[in-house]
Amino acid sequence: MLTSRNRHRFVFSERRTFVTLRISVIGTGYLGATHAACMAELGYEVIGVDVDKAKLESLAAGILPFHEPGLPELLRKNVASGRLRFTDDYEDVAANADIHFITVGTPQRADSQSADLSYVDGAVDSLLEHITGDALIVGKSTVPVGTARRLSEKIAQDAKPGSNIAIAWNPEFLREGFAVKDTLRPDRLVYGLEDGRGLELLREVYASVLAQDVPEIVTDLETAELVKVAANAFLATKISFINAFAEVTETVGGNIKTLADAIGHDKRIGRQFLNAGVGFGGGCLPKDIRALQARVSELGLTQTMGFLGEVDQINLRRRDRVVSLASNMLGNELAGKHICVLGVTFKPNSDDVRDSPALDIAVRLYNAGAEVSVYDPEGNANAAGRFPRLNYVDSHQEAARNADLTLVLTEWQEFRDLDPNELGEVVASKMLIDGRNVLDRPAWREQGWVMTGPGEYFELNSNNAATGPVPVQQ
Ligand SMILES: NC(=O)C1=CN([C@@H]2O[C@H](COP(=O)(O)OP(=O)(O)OC[C@H]3O[C@@H](n4cnc5c(N)ncnc54)[C@H](O)[C@@H]3O)[C@@H](O)[C@H]2O)C=CC1
Ligand SMILES: O=C(O)[C@H]1O[C@H](OP(=O)(O)OP(=O)(O)OC[C@H]2O[C@@H](n3ccc(=O)[nH]c3=O)[C@H](O)[C@@H]2O)[C@H](O)[C@@H](O)[C@@H]1O
Repeated sequence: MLTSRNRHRFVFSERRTFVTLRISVIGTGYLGATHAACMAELGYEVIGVDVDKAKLESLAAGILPFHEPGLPELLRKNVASGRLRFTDDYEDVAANADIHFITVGTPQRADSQSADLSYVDGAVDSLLEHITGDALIVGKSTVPVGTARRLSEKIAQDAKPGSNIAIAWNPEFLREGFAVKDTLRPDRLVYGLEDGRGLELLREVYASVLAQDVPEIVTDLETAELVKVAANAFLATKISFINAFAEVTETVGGNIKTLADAIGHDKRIGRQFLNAGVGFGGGCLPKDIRALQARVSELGLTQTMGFLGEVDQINLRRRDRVVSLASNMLGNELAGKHICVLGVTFKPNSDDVRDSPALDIAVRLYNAGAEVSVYDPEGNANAAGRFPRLNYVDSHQEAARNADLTLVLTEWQEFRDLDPNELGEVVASKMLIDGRNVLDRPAWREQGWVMTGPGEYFELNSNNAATGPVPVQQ
């Protein structure tokens, strides 16, 4: 019988000999750990690869080093079954996997808006050093258009003699907080191919996903790369679009949620991603719209994506607005004031604080002299890792104790369920900014809270009324 070590594999030919697909997933962060566990769940032999030894040790012990609902169970189960293992040894990876998914980071470079592709290049270089037979490299990381074509040239130049390596791009659209569901039942699968090689293998990998009537889009490398950044740019634009209207209603009065509901009923527009708030953050939307502008400018189209600069600016102004509202509510003096910050992650159901509007606002209030107490159900440790000087506490009650002002900046269910009476008993002053528009304002105002949120006209003296915002009389 053939063992996984001694059988020779002809990945692209009809002489294929293997029984089970052997997959590596390179980069075991939010995307890669999810993809690796889900691939193992589909029944394949999977190797998770990283350069971070602490992360590898944790994953190998079945302990997920970040928060993602449903993923710990999948990780434990598949590690225990032996289908999923982890290593930093590329020789092992090249010898024991035929399909290599690249899921390393592509963060914004420190010196520009462009994506840092050094991790992608590093991973491909390491593979090329060791692959001696047939292999398929499948990019999943979000990259500037043209990257896959460049990598293909690198492969042609640097691959070992006798190897036969194809490249494909298979962008990922999962959302943090829904990563497992989005992987096992995505809205669509997109594969960009160079010359058709790899299509059969990708179809085999995703056979049980495709069986659920998931649309499959087979295209070229450039289109696949662009689909991903176009999707994120569209989502970011939708959020900034509603936040631009929030700026208008904050000035003239009006109700931003009603406006969003009303336009959202139009099926061509849709209600999703029209929630005004403190804006978008995270490891993807902000850096992806910047990298897209940078790449398109590099291609000579210096004006084409200019609107994304506006999208970015509108988004960043949401944070300014909360900081100035907070100052305004506290008598234009933040120094020495006690501010309770509820929520520090960029969105609920995640512990990710990358480019988090909530953390940014908390830090800016601290830098202006306020004492800031922070509570997040999952994000405290990551936030403290980036900015240790805030006062991180273990419950919303503790964060709110003696607070002069309370801010809800991430819409965790725990904060949606806050009781205005209970919170009113611990704070020093019943003042609140609902940065995500999730609290029932009339009910809170009835309990004596002075509060406001995105899209609301707010004047400190008039807003004490339980009737809500007072429109400006023109
Ligand atoms: N986080 C998300 O929800 C999604 C992320 N993406 C894209 O996926 C990519 C990865 O994102 P995240 O998982 O969030 O990043 P991450 O920063 O959580 O994980 C990246 C991992 O790659 C590892 N790594 C770096 N160089 C390596 C190398 N040479 N060999 C092996 N491992 C290496 C790092 O140590 C790290 O563990 C990015 O391009 C991102 O835009 C796409 C869709 C969803
Ligand atoms: O490329 C990626 O990494 C991923 O980026 C986003 O997913 P994610 O960053 O997990 O989070 P989203 O749910 O898109 O939220 C992004 C940000 O927008 C904010 N948002 C979202 C919706 C909305 O109506 N208003 C709003 O302010 C959220 O609070 C959050 O800060 C995309 O939704 C995924 O499809 C994509 O795969």
